[in-house]
Amino acid sequence: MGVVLALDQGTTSSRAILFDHAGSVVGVAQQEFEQHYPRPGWVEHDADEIWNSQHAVAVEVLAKCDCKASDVEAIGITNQRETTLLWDRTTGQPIHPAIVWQDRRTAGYCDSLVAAGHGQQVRDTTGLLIDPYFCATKIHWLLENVPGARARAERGELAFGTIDSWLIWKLTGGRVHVTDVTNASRTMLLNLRTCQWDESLLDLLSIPAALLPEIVESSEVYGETDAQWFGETIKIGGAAGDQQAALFGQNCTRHGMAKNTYGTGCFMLMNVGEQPQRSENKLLTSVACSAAGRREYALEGSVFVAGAAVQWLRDGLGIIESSSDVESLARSVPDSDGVYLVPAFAGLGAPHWDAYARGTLVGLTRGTHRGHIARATLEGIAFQVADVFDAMQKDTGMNIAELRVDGGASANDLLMQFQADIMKTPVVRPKVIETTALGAAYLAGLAVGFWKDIHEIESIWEAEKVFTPSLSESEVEHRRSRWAEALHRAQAWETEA
Ligand SMILES: Nc1ncnc2c1ncn2[C@@H]1O[C@H](COP(=O)(O)OP(=O)(O)O)[C@@H](O)[C@H]1O
Ligand SMILES: O=P(O)(O)OC[C@H](O)CO
Repeated sequence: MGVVLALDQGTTSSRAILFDHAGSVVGVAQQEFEQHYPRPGWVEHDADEIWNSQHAVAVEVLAKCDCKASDVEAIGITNQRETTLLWDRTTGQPIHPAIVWQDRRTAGYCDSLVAAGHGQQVRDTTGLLIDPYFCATKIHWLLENVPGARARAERGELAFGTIDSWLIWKLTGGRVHVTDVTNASRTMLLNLRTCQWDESLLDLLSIPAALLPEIVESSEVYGETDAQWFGETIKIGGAAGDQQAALFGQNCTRHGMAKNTYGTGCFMLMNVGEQPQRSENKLLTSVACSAAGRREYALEGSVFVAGAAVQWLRDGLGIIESSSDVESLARSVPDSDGVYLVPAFAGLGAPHWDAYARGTLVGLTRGTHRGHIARATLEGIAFQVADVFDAMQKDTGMNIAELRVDGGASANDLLMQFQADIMKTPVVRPKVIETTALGAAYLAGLAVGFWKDIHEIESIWEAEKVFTPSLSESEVEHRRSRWAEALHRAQAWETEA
């Protein structure tokens, strides 16, 4: 049996999924791992725990499906992006826990870079905003704060990697140190046009080039796994950041096609073709996956809190038992009765970028009950996504014909219908919503000829359900203007981020 093994290394869990030639899921194994919060605003992962859990689920899924290593045509890797690790090239030991993308410890350093006037240079070169979100200032922090790290880095003894690099390094027994170009485009060190490390940014941040991995394409064979991991060797044929992998897995391979992933947060990406379109509306520009031998770019809007707001209803308020209960509770009322929830629990991401905003619940009356709050929570997710969607249409001057959706909360029909209503655009949910892993599988499978070309995989994608807009124009306008008002109340609430 020929299969492709996708390793999906996410922020809270490691998953391994086997796909067959029809793009169907053959088996899944998943392990959660620990989140470390050593100080307010800091988030760390144990890199060895990431590797051990990822290796364990890969072994588990193969055993579950009765597959041998020789049945696996290739491994494709997809990962939480921006999470930053330095390790010793000789011993393979990390010199510090991985600093996770959500970590805000470099906010002060970022402010000083902005104050010194480097914002435009960073924007023009990398397509990103100066923010602790990206790797560059995290590397700088590690070099400044781990004793001896800078000298060791300058002597070429240390390696930097995002989680794709770390997994490839481990899988190949320390023989291959690479990163794929989509992950590289989230470091704030990549020149978007040349797709090479940018020397002027390395100088600006005092980062020695000797640390950096070689940049490779998302779909090519990087090496083989060490035989100790699966009994026999397996080719590693692809890697991509999870949001770019999802864009690819949704077959958004043509200019103007967009997807939104509803997980803990929301990430909307649009394929903008072969030019790195610059945003005038505070979106980010990154490299998209391409298996067609040309460079392609994506515009991205990241919303920090989406499904996490539903978890707050469950864990913080205790008004639902599991996340999926939110839909029936929200359906217990005909509308939110004027209640709006702005889930700015961690500030606001795109397109507002307000670190000082906080969660806000407005429009409460004596008649408000938990059904209205549940409904307002789902609507708050959809309104945030609609703001990003508008920014994307403004930036590109294009009408996005439909929004393809995936991720845990895309299972919620009420949310998807409201999303379509409020954006006045169809929302399309595919049959396979494991699109992140599927994208990684496609990239690896294409590299080894398991799938012939991009046209072959295009024929695999199938819609499961289309949500068609049905709210009247005037109602949409009314609701969006009330949302804008609620948003305004949530903004600039705190004085310290
Ligand atoms: N039926 C549902 N309605 C709304 N939210 C949901 C539903 N099912 C899951 N979620 C939310 O989706 C998120 C999990 O989705 P997932 O794609 O696994 O996220 P991640 O990859 O970020 O961990 C959780 O935040 C959860 O609250
Ligand atoms: O691991 P996820 O699915 O939460 O995605 C994290 C993103 O890649 C962060 O940019």
